[in-house]
Amino acid sequence: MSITLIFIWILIFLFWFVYRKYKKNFDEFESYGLKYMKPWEGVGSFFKIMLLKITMFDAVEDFYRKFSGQKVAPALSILNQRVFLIRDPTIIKQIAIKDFDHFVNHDKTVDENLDPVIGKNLFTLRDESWRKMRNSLSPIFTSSKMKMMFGILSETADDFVDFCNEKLESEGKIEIDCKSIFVRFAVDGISTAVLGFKADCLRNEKSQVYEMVQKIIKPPSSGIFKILIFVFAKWLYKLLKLKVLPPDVYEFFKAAIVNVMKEREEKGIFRPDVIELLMRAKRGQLAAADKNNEVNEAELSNFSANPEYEVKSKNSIIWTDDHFIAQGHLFFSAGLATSSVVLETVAYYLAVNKNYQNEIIKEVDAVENPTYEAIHKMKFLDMFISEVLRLWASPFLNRECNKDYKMDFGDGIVINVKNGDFVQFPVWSIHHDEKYFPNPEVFDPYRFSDERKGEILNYYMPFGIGPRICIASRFALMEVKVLIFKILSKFTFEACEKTPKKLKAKPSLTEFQFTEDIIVELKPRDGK
Ligand code: HEM
Repeated sequence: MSITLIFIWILIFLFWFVYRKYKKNFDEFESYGLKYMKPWEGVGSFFKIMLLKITMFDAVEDFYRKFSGQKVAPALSILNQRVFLIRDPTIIKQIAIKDFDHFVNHDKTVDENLDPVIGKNLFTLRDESWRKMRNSLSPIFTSSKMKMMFGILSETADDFVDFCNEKLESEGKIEIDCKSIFVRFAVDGISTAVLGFKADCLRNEKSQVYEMVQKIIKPPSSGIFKILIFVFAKWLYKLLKLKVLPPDVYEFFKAAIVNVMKEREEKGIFRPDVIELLMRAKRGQLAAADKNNEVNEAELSNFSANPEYEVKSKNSIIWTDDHFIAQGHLFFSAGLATSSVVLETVAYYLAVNKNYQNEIIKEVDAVENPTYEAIHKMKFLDMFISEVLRLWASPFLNRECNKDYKMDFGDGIVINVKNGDFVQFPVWSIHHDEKYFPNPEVFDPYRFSDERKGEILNYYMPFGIGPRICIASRFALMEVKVLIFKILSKFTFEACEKTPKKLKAKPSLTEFQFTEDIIVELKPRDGK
């Protein structure tokens, strides 16, 4: 037999062996009587995303619409990974909340063995390690701690208003590129609240914090390449000893958190920020309740803020420097782009909806003393932000099954979800589905009015769902509300020639972007 023939036989055998593995899954999906997505269909979308032809929103929406008759749409990736797109909000709730013990983890991104820092952050941590960390960090984000941090965020918002006044004086008008200016505000906000120092990025784009942040939110193409190697060839990632976090970013967070903690401990310095709370967490002295700062949440309008889930863990965490660096880095990577995009879109919808803006201004003017409570009692502001979060939520959320699970539709179909399978929740598509939100493309904050909001909580998940929900939703909402309050106390948002007529997401491999920059004008209010 010639070498060529042997080679052909080996190839045929390999092909048959691999095909059998795929076929087993096809047969199983068919046995449920469900249509499913074949691996090559997924490859098509993957390449379109990589070639910047479509956005992740488009890809998930196509998948969602294609299987409109089904509660669950199974799919098989090119690597034979089983994925279940859960189209039905009731099943999503069942999986993410009631049966959470089977779906504790986000998908396999970076684990602790591959990258000791990124692998230790709350988002990537898994199983018991995640429980311990979530348990430790949750008290940082309760409303009493938010109230403690309100003062420093409020000062950052005042500084933003001063900056606008300076711009008005020097340039005669305030035309803002919302993306750039709100990213800088969010960096200032997070660095004051988390790291305890003023980064002053509004005025100084060369600030060290801003430079670090650019590396975090806009990873260079080498970073994207590393992530691809990680996803498709972990062995190569290990062999090349790659690290997701660049060394200078690591050193920056080490100096800003670990060294600062040591200094504060030695000198007995107190500042009402996250570093202080992390120090208390390390000492095991971080109580969820805080007698001096109690807040009656029931009196506040905070529709999107997460409910608190009790996450139990057997042991408490033994903190290392890398644990602190990982969380510090995560607060920036998870918190900046998200809250700045919300601010950007809030500014846009205010500028193009003057009637709604006037309603919020009436609420602003009725507040005599802008405390944490007063700002969180502004009902219409809360409804307005909730609607922005509905329209621009993330395309989907992921969970990985960590314990075999029987997904029961209640109509005779029971799907076997196996350890290692993924489930996906198509948040954006549900938020834009006529079935759950009538006239979904219409910007209508009144969906969230007391009379109408009844059912919405069942379909609405801008901050995720279940115990793995965004830990910092209260922080993010406070940041957005306090800035909008301060701006509207002095200025109005006005659409100008450069303001886009419609918002559309732009295909991108890194940060979220709109096809057109959102430019609006801030005009001083009469007599303010
Ligand atoms: C409006 C702004 C924000 C939005 C829309 C948002 C949204 C989300 C979503 C959708 C998730 C995944 C939840 C899930 O899987 O169910 C998440 C997780 C997370 N977010 Fe946010 N987020 C925002 C701001 C922030 C900020 C400011 C921080 C930190 C300061 C933060 C820290 C985190 C962390 C640590 C997780 C991981 C939680 C875990 O796995 O236990 N987020 N966020």
